Amino acid sequence: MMSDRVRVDQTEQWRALRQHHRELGEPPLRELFASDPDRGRRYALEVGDLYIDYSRHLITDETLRLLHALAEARGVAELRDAMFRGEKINVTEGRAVLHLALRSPRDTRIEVDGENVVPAVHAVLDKMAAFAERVRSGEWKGFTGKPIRTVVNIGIGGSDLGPKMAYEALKPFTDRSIQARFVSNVDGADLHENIRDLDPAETLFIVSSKTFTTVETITNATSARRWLLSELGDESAVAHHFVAVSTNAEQVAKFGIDTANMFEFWDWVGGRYSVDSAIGLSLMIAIGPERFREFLDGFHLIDEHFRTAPPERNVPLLLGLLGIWYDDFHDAQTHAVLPYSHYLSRFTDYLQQLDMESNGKSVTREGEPVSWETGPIVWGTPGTNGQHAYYQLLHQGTKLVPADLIGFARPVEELGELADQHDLLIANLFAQGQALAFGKTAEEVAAEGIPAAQVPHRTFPGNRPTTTILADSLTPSVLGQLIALYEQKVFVQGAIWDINSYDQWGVELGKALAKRLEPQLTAATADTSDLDGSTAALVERYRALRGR
Ligand SMILES: O=P(O)(O)OC[C@H]1O[C@H](O)[C@H](O)[C@@H](O)[C@@H]1O
Repeated sequence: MMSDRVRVDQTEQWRALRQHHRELGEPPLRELFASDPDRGRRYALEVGDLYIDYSRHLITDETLRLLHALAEARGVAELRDAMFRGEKINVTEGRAVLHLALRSPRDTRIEVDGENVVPAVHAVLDKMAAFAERVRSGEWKGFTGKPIRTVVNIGIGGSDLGPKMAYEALKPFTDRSIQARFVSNVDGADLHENIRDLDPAETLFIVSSKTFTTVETITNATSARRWLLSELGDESAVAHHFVAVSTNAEQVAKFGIDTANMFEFWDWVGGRYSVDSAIGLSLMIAIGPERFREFLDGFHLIDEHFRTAPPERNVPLLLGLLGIWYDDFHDAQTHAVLPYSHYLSRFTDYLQQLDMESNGKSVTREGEPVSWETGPIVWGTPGTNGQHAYYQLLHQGTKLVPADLIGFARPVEELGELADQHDLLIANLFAQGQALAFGKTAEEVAAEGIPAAQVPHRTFPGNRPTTTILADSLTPSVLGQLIALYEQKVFVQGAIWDINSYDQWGVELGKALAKRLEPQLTAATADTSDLDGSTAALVERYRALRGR
């Protein structure tokens, strides 16, 4: 599948990048811009509604040439094509990776084991649309005959973060008469705070779980059902107030949800890639089927771009390569995503799972330890808030933190007069990119009459790389484009690092240990002699605090 099996850090392309990094160091962005006045326009790309400025990176044409040579040598395009063909590139689980089929037009053909999966995708989308319309119109009634006013999605990880993020992002497109809420944490406080003011007769629970075995989700769903029954008092109420989204019909039935009210997806959709599957049902109810289709079309636009655009204009490829440049050659440990949009307040949380669960790996696809850096720590919160908190470190700290700055030209219409604040928001976005890149020299500081003793403290070294992503407005399609851009970026990086981006075995150990520990917390007599000293002491302290 890959063009060669040589370890990536042993390839001539990797060595050439090392050498290039040694020679280039951290080229001063001030000089790069001075010597190429056109750089700001030359190092910019457009795809769909997105304008991507990558001119403020510590790169030259030669850097890009070498990075693209690495991608070519590692067979990124071949692996991409294998993914699009439905081959089982998730090698450790023997699965295809086909979230891209979820957003394919009706007439596409994508086969898994000789079967075209696109008709099934559209059958589920149609079923979701019919259901969403019934809920939105009030035709779907609760047990006592009232229409639904609140939809509560119960899920965690990929069955929570996507719809929660997208619901926040697309709030202006939602039917404000129906609210969506999201419950994920096994801490009972999450469910409590989300249902305490609700009328069960007007509440619909969507139990979302790919496996339908995730302990948090099943626990919360069981508690939600108990609450509903204690209020409505009749077992037959459940069918009016609970639907499921899952790949596991058997477990759904076992839980007591009629599989007629189940919305299906498939094992070739990873949890963190599932917001555009039936996992998006709460979002579809909120924004309506047409807007949801626009959302999917946004993803599809990027998929097609990724599949067909030449390397030098291929945005996900470029973003993936830039990440590798910092991660592996500049020793950057983290990557900040800083959206200048309050509606994207959950976007970085979402990307944390997408990126860190995909590429937080340290063995290759063949199971050999890597000797290069893989996925970065992804973090960030919306601007301008972060500016008054941690940007200090971005500007003057000792760490290199490459960042994405994301903004939209047009404020949402319903802001009315508040839209006047938008220029100030965007001025901040642009200013931060400027300050991070070009800094402020000691001479410039001194020239302002700053006392000499303060000059070093008030100097900004600059040369902190950023990508700026600008779009007209945050529509469903634009959100889909943004998500797909990061999905495919993550793919590119996984392909180059030679890791499997589509499994997540690293989450299993903690789950298994928690299952074993729970009974030891409750029974004072439970034997703790099998535990390590630290855990045993914590368990004892906990029991004492709980009077057990
Ligand atoms: O959808 P579920 O099967 O309930 O899984 C929910 C989440 O939990 C797992 O532990 C994985 O780490 C995630 O990738 C997944 O999205």
